[in-house]
Amino acid sequence: MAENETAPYAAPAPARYRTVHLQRAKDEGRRFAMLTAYDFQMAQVFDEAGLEVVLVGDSAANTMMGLSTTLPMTLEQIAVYAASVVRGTRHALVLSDMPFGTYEVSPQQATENAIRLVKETGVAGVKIEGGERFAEHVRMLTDAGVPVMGHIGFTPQSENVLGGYRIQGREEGAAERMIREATVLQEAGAFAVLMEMVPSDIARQVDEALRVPTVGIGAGPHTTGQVLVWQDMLGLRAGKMPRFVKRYADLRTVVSDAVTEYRRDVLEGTFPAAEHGFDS
Ligand SMILES: Nc1nc(=O)c2c([nH]1)NC[C@@H]1CN(c3ccc(C(=O)N[C@@H](CCC(=O)O)C(=O)O)cc3)CN21
Ligand SMILES: CC(C)C(=O)C(=O)O
Ligand SMILES: [Mg+2]
Repeated sequence: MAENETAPYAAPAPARYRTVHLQRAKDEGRRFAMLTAYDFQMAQVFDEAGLEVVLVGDSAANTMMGLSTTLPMTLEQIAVYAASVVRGTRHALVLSDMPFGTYEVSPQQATENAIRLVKETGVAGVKIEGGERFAEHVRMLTDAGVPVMGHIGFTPQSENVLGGYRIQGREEGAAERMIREATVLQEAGAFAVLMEMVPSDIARQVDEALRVPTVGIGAGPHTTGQVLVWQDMLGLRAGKMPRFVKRYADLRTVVSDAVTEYRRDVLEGTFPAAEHGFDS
């Protein structure tokens, strides 16, 4: 598609996406796309591709640090990733996850740490895992000037309570509970609510019940926005992928083949060639 030519479902890109643009998308029946990013250059690529929202996810614990859960990630660690991503973007809205242990204890703890993230990294808002039990946190954060995205359904920071990585909302009355959790977040000031591994029909009901936009991952096609972890959707991650992932590229093979070729050239002496060197 030619530059400046926009798809019929897209709105003209603003100088910099803000939460109001996501609200406008929902109000006008448009969708938006979000990916995680953790570093300067990937963020730059996503931004230049027109991605509306970049999330500095605590999934960095898995994808960048090789940890098996997100629980060990600290505020200082996510701040390094977040500052890098902000430096790589000009148009996207950049949000950061609040890591496990940086917000749960009190609205004050949440607000102090979120303000640190905003001041030290330049992110435009934060995401916290949990529903109505964090309503007061969301209220204080929003009042302090930090936009909050809620996150319900499967919340990986609570995996030890939830009993593993699994779909949420299969129990009796789950739809009503999910709608209540999301509505309480909205009324507390959340600008959006993310749903992870929620049955599609429940996610649709939640999106319809809310005024604010929803974002899905493993939540079906009826949310306002969609998010994936970039290493999953670009095929960099090894091993079995969650059901909700669609692979748009095979970067693992692309990189592996290039490194194999580079190594062979070096070992055979065909790289570096004359043109890669300098004359005296
Ligand atoms: N690389 C990566 N991708 C993610 O999507 C992701 C992270 N890391 N880290 C943080 C959370 C954890 N998430 C995950 C991780 C694994 C499953 C998973 O294994 N799902 C299986 C089982 C589902 C079930 O049994 O109900 C699936 O097939 O979807 C789901 C969500 C999503 N987030
Ligand atoms: C999977 C998304 C929603 C997330 O929270 C993360 O990447 O940490
Ligand atoms: Mg996360």
